[in-house]
Amino acid sequence: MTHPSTPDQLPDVHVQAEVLVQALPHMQRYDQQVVVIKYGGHAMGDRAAAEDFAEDVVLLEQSGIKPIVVHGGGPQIGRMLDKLGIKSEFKAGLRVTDQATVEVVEMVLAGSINKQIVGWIGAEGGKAVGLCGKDGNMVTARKVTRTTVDPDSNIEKVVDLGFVGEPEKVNREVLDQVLSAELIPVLAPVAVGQDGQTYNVNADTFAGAIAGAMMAKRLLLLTDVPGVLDKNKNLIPEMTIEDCRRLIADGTITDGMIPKIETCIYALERGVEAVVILDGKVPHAVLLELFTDHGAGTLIRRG
Ligand SMILES: Nc1ncnc2c1ncn2[C@@H]1O[C@H](COP(=O)(O)OP(=O)(O)O)[C@@H](O)[C@H]1O
Ligand SMILES: CC(=O)N[C@@H](CCC(=O)OP(=O)(O)O)C(=O)O
Repeated sequence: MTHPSTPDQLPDVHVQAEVLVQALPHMQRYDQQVVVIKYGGHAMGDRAAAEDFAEDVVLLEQSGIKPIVVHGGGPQIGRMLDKLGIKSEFKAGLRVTDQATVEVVEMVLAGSINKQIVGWIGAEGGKAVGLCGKDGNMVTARKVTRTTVDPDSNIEKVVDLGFVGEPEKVNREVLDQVLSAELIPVLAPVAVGQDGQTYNVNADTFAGAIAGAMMAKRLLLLTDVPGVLDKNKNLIPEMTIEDCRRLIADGTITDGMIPKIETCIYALERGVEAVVILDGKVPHAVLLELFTDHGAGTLIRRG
């Protein structure tokens, strides 16, 4: 399969009989395979877009695929912190998270957004179970440590991000049980430390850890850009791990795309067959990616 599409080349897909006929050979390729879909906060559009997304997830499950949804909610957390008058800042792409912030993060991610997505899937006829990494000790985390080097003195300084965690261990038993009961797991990127502390985990990183532990066939990262763009802002349809490292080093890939690409490398090195970064605002982005010859976004493979 080639992966050459730009969004304007993509067909207008509605879930209709002829689309399903076209999709059949692709469905067989993914039969009984785990596909992890990261639904980013920026990709979550209006109610109609959410319905399209939920419809796609239900169709995957009904066609024999085992979808796992990991959602973000960065913009939604930001809005709630603003409402509550809590100041928030990002360092190295991660939200500095004190005790008050971690409580809001958990409330927004594991509370509102998680249950909203479960509700959307339910409304499309699917059966979803909303969990976070704390449930059943599914994802344990350790505190993230980051350092910066002072350019004048060349002295390394530790950046304290508070309760920001990185996945330490994924207990896949919990997910296996949910999947074998033919339920769709919807996961919020909140994890638990050895001491019971709640940790805020970047949703891309969380999705990569889940995809790696589940040896997923595909990890789809749904965001608000068509995929990885080159210096001229053209979509790069396919990349290898080596290309990823080169484009970070030469400054083509920056900001929020860096944790995404690091997630891709992590997941590919743990056995995930391919990762796709794509625009979640395109109607039926997930179906277009998995069930058509055109593909969408940037497909990343080991080499
Ligand atoms: N080479 C690149 N190609 C595409 N996007 C890039 C690139 N470099 C940096 N970005 C930025 O990364 C952003 C996506 O990351 P982020 O905002 O964290 O997404 P999300 O909220 O979906 O996780 C894009 O909106 C874009 O501003
Ligand atoms: C540590 C850290 O930064 N956590 C993120 C978790 C949510 C997230 O990653 O959501 P998106 O995918 O929508 O960006 C945050 O607090 O915003």
